[in-house]
Amino acid sequence: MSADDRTPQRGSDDRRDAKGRERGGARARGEGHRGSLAPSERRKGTDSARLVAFDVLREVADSDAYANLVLPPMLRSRGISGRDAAFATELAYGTLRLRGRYDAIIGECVDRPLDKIDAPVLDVLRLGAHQLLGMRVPSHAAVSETVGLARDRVGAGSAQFVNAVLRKISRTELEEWLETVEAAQPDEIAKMSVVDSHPQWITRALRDSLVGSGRPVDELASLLEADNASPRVTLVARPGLVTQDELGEQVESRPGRLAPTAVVLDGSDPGAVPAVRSGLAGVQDEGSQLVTLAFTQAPVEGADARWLDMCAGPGGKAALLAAVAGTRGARVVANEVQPHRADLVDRALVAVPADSVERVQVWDGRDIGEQEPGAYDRVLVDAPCTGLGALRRRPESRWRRTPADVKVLATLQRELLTSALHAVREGGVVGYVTCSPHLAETRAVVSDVLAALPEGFVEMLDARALVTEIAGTDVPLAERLDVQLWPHLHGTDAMHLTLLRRTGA
Ligand SMILES: C[S@@+](CC[C@H](N)C(=O)[O-])C[C@H]1O[C@@H](n2cnc3c(N)ncnc32)[C@H](O)[C@@H]1O
Repeated sequence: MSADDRTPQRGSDDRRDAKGRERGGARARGEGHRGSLAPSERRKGTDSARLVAFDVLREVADSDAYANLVLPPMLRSRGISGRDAAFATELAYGTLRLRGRYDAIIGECVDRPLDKIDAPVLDVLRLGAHQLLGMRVPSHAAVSETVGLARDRVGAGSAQFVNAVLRKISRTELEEWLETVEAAQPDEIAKMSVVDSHPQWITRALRDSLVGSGRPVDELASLLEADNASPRVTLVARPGLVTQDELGEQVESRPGRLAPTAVVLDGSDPGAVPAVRSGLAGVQDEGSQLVTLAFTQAPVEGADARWLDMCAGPGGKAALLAAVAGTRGARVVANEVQPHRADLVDRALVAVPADSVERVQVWDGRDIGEQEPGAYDRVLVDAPCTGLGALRRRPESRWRRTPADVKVLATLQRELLTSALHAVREGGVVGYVTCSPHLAETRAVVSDVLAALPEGFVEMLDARALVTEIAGTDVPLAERLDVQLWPHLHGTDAMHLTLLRRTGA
């Protein structure tokens, strides 16, 4: 029997036994407790990694928490590290991402609607389903450990129910389950949504965006799959502060494929990289780096000294902008409407040259066009958006977002872009960026804003040519002036970039 046959594919290590259980850890910490079970049924405490994953799911459900914000401190405070931390992370994030798929499968195994199952019990079932169908934890370990988790966290009565459902799930392979739940759906979008675990409205929106940006519709399945894979952590080597090569030497990594500033980690902890700790580098998606660099290279007419980052929090792009500005004698005003996010911008700017930052300010970006008309040579609008282009990074967000969000955000986006086009001077450039490919947040915003402005006020620049030039390679992009990146195609978040030059007074 190979190691892979015996142990979970991911998250296993020499402290996990043949059942995929942690050896001794939970017991040593006194977690878990015995109930009034027969000695043969008594367990010795639930695996701490599974407890963490369950607690993260509950925080996400009960407190609207973000999994990527609650998990790391929970791991730290419980002293879980290394492969146990990796196991807990994959279990929590994978379960959250694939919730739609697992709910459909669980639905086939129970005799009541899922909303009649207590929410914590349903979360236990989802965790069990992910171990069985998504992590290759051996069935007996996945079932017995998850039943133990149920006993610890939701009570012995529910544990029996969990046991029965998980045993049912474990008798069938994933492929067969997917055929079953797919067959129960009425149309193609519903089928793809259940198999690749997206809400139907998002699947539909992604299909429309793909087709709208010149990609074939049959790429949709690959895009949905890419949303379900954990992305590698990418660092940005901030120009003038550290080079891509210098950063690469500090950590097991490879250079990014598209942005000359990007370094892709092999799995190491970014917090342990010296340049990240000192602020010379940061964690940033490669697509974010690419669109920010393209914005800084867009040709302005005349002076190029004063740049505005209108929506700067938490400061990833502001730090990259300020680093580039430092190499060109320009200065950045970093604006953010939320004071606590402006504090994060301050922190992100810790290592950039002091004279490349004019100030960090807390203003509503919608007012800047009127308050400071024509005051900037470049304005970046990295607009608040649904984040549908970064679903792989935010495991729970697809279940939280609603179509109503799109409407509200698109109105705000139009107002921010309009303000930016008034804040930039004639001959200056505005970059409109979203980490959503939704057409209502990208092209529709730009066309509505342009339609409301006097003719000749703005011209669209060739963002595609700039992105291709910066990447130094043929980037697959639609033959359009704006740019839409895709996780399945470029390995980046689905960032959108439109570049506009103000041509009218
Ligand atoms: C997509 S995030 C920006 C990310 C940031 N540029 C970075 O790279 O780290 C959008 C930001 O816009 C801010 N925001 C929302 N409404 C705003 C407004 N009316 N004026 C200025 N900022 C706003 C949000 O608080 C959020 O921090």
